[in-house]
Amino acid sequence: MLNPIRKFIEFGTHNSLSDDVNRRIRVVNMFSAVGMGLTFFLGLRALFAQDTLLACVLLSASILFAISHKIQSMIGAKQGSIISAMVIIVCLMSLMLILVITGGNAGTGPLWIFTVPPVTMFFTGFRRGLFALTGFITLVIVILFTPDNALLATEYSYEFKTRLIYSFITISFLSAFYEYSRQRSYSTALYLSEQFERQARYDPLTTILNRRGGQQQLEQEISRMQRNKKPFSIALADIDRFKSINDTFGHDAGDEVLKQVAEVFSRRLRTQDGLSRWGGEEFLFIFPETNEKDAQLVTEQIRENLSAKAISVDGKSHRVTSSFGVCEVTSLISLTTALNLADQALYRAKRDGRNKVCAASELTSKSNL
Ligand SMILES: Nc1nc2c(ncn2[C@@H]2O[C@H](COP(=O)(O)OP(=O)(O)OP(=O)(O)O)[C@@H](O)[C@H]2O)c(=O)[nH]1
Repeated sequence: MLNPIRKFIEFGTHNSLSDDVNRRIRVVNMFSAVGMGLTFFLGLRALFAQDTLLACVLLSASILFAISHKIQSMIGAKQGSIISAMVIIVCLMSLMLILVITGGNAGTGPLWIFTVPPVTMFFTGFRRGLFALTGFITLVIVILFTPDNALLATEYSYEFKTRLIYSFITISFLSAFYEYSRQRSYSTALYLSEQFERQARYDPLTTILNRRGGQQQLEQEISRMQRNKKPFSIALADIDRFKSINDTFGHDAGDEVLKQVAEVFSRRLRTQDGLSRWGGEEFLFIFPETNEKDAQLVTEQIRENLSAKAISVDGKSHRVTSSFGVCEVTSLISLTTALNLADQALYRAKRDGRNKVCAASELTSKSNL
């Protein structure tokens, strides 16, 4: 029993859509279901009571509510949910105006207009909602207060009309205030979650990606490689004798060196390349759609750039170098193996005297010497 209801409410929602769009789709679905059911029931009642005009209006509204649900599947969820919401609002407002004009059942029709402010605010947002509600209440005032009740098919007392308007304006303000607060809280929550997400992926010192960010980038690169069947390369870099910089000039100077090294490393990269701080003074490069030979060439240039640059900290100039281990990642080896090979190549570059680039393919050839 619950499953069809859930299916109806979830109809059109999708993981790829934002939470806000999915929520609007659910509310459109829920509202069209409630609107459809209620107007259908009231329409049948009016039909049995032989109030043909009211029955026609209510049953037509019921059909329009049903259509608003279908629009989402016909046009596509995102655009469709907006159009469905518009259909619901126009339908709701028209129905309410007719109920105000005719009086509905025993003159109680106008009481339904209180459903208009929350629905309009939710579907159209704060600004458009205020605009739409102002238009609606203006029409209601014109209908109720046209001299000699010229636009009314029923009679209301003056007190009833004025109280109806006052209470409608009160409910409209409350709904507008609620919608405004909701939108503010939503944007604050969104901003904070983006900030947290950023903090979780970026290294505050160097401002490049941290290990977590680098790992995510690697996973994306693996999926791209599986799609387009082109290998990519990675390079691990480790600053040479970094401990002595810390020991001689202090930890803050070491931090400044790390920042400037990250800057030098980023400068040579193409937009599609990746750079992350893999560990303390260790960096990971990702070169998409690049074989080991080309990655080695780029890494060689990066190595030269760093060794040629004087890194200045507190007025003192430091010559900083780094060693690199490069490895090509293909679908034939796992990422762990590739990282391991890059690490071994880096170790070899260190052993060979530092300030060097060593490729994983050289490991076996060299060890055979
Ligand atoms: N200032 C600073 N130092 C760090 C940071 N992270 C790691 N380190 C230091 O980096 C140094 C790394 O030293 P080692 O791994 O011994 O290697 P090394 O001195 O660079 O020598 P080789 O790698 O063999 O060339 C350690 O002293 C760490 O304390 C950091 O965020 N800031």
